[in-house]
Amino acid sequence: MIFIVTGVSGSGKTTIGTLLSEKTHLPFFDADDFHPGKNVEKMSQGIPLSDHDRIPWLEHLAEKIQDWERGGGAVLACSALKESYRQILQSIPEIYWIHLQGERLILEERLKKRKNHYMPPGLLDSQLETWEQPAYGLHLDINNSPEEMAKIIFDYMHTTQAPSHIGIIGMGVMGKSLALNFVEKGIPVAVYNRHVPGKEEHVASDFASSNKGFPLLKGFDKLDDFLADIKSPKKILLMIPAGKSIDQQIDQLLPFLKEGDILIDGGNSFYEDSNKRVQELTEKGIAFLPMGVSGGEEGARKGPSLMPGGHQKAYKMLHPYFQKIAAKDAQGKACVTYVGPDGAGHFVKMVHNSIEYAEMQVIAETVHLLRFGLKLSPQDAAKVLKGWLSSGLRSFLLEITIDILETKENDEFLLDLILDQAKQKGTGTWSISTALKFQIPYSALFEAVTARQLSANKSDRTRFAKLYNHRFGAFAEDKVLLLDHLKNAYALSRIINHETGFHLMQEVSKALDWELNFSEIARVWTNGCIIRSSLMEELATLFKNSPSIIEDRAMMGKIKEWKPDLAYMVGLGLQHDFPLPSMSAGLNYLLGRITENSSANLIQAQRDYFGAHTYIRKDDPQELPVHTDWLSLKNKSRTI
Ligand SMILES: NC(=O)C1=CN([C@@H]2O[C@H](COP(=O)(O)OP(=O)(O)OC[C@H]3O[C@@H](n4cnc5c(N)ncnc54)[C@H](OP(=O)(O)O)[C@@H]3O)[C@@H](O)[C@H]2O)C=CC1
Ligand SMILES: O=C(CO)[C@H](O)[C@H](O)COP(=O)(O)O
Repeated sequence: MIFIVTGVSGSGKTTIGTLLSEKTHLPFFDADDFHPGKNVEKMSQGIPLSDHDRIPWLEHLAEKIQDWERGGGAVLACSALKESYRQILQSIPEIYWIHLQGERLILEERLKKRKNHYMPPGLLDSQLETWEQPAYGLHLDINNSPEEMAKIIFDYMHTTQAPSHIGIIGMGVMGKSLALNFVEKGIPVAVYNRHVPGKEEHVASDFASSNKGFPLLKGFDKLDDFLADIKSPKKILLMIPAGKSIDQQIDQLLPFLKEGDILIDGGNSFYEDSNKRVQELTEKGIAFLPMGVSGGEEGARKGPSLMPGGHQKAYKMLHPYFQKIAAKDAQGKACVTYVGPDGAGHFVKMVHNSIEYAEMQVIAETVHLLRFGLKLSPQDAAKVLKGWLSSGLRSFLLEITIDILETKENDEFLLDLILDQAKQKGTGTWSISTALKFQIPYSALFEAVTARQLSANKSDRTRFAKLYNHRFGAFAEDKVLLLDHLKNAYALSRIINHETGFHLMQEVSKALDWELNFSEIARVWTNGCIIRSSLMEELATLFKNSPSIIEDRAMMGKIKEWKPDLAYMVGLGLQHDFPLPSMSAGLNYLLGRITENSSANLIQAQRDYFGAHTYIRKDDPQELPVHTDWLSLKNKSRTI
């Protein structure tokens, strides 16, 4: 969206332009700042500029306008006195022309008060003579106050039906926050929510009316009005639950869409569903972008991590918008990258969530050990975690855990008032089924999902706890030493969780030919998302040089150093009746990955014994499957 505020010197272009820029959150530019030196010199000497002077400057501005439009828009203050000048500036189809007009006397008074400006008041007459009254745009009397003029401009925009650049369907937690994020970055957005009589009525229009401070936001209660407001090619972001609702919503939209329109599914859809949708919609000429979005409500509002995949050409069109709303990494680069074809964006988000599950579970196990093994109060446990935060273990999930441990309600810790039944929406389970499908070990992350399932049956747990007289045992060991072991155990569990998730992505990427870029994936996860951490920052660099976490030299050093701590804490915790599903599974996974001579030879022998499933001999260079008649060989062995 481009606004050009025109008018002669002293009409208040900068004041109105700056105010518009503040209200729309679009950047402000003053055309005078783009004059070449020779023009500035002429004007300072009181010599009026000729068309010969102005045309290259206007042509340069016209190119800039195209760049700004691609980047989401801008407000430009430019005298644009003649129609021919304005025609040069009209380098894109839609421009909001705001023409400021006032009496000569007022203009002269204003110019006299100006300091540090190279335009002497004597040039006013020449400007007024040159001014050609445009027959379009909004003409504003400069006698109005700037605030009044801004209001008139926004009313005008709504009545002239300025098209929105993006449409968002689903005004739940994420849809609302993303909509405000877009408009705050100067991108006009139309929002829509389904109508459920008596239950969900006027959700989108109420949301827009309750956010009057964002003039680029428009709410619609009818799907056709909403769609009519979005400029072509239409870019529509779905922020609704995964599954059937996505297919139903797409079916409702299809009759209104044209070839080249773009649909983005920003929810947590299963990537195999997204694979199919990309194919089906491509056949219909609609570009489909399955996009992982992470960061929760706050991330969506202030800067999420975005993982789009699917139609790459459509992604390129959306990149300037995504770049504006995404979180920024430590180098200031937006946390968004084109992940890969088909449902790759949703696949990567699914793995993100399974790492999220495991990270949450490991923290929960750690806090349990701190509180009931080491007998620390929630505040003291929080103090320990704060120390870890500042000594190399920074992570968003650890930060919020500290806040949770410090939160009281009427003298009671809120945490202790929360029922211990963890819910889940599906991404964890889908990760497990994917790992099983591709035969990739996923134990620590699998256990995080199982732990939530175990937690669900509170009544059984309560009964069985009584039957078994279960209680946590307190640790008798030295607290300082235990805290050291526990910190290292936690640090290693984190590494294992990430190794597991990235390993799955590496194997699936190979199998599906997706060519995922792991350094980029880690980079877009360094900010905005739930699993952002100092470790993720290390991984963004690590994957530039190492094929995997487990083979990286620096990581190997840490893994070797902290392995005894994890083994010690898991052993101690289990002996004292603490369930530690993710920590212990993580350790087992690690040991399984680094064991050369595993016990799997016995499994093969058993399979062959009872089912003639065959096995491969170590001493056969050709590795051919063989079967043994175990009983007859055993009987023969006896006689030897
Ligand atoms: N919350 C989070 O932290 C994150 C969520 N996500 C994902 O984003 C998506 C949206 O999540 P969130 O905003 O939290 O969910 P909410 O439950 O807050 O909102 C869901 C929205 O979808 C609408 N909706 C529900 N069913 C349908 C349907 N059948 N057809 C059309 N619209 C429907 C709801 O409308 P109504 O008000 O009428 O019910 C509501 O506007 C989900 O896929 C979620 O997994 C992704 C990242 C983080
Ligand atoms: O996608 C998210 C964050 O990135 C969701 O907030 C998170 O996955 C919640 O999932 P669940 O309800 O299964 O715990």
